[in-house]
Amino acid sequence: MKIAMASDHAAYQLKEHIKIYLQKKGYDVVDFGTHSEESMDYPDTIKLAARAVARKDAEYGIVLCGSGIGASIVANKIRGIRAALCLDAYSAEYSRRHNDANVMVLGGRRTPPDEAEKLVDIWLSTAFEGGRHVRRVEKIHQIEDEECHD
Ligand SMILES: O=C(CO)[C@H](O)[C@H](O)[C@H](O)COP(=O)(O)O
Repeated sequence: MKIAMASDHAAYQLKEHIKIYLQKKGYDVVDFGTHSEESMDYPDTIKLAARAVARKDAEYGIVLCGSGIGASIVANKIRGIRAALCLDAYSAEYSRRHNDANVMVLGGRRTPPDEAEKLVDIWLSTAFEGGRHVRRVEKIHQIEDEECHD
């Protein structure tokens, strides 16, 4: 399975940690940067990973910034993306079960590496429930079309 990753400087260390963690588990990780702790602007890298998921070049994305908030905002600007900030196990599980999230967001200044590993494991191993949630996810993406025509 291919996973697109991106972060800013604030979450560079956690991105690297999770990247290696996933590679050891056999995932094919495509890293859209950043590649150091030098200060940079999170929209520049997060949009690249989110677009890779939207194009279906990667099945899922995992993107990170310091709080996880900016990365969430950026990823959710990309058509077709359902990005979820996962600060706890419940968010990790239900963003997959009910929202069919295709991008996971982590906060490099919020979640320590060992906890992030657990959240990633939950997120990647939880399936979308479907059923009534399909209709709701479809309505999310109808909004993208409505916005284009307003
Ligand atoms: O958390 C973030 C955006 O929501 C980013 O990681 C920024 O790093 C954060 O805004 C802090 O910026 P700084 O330049 O590292 O002080």
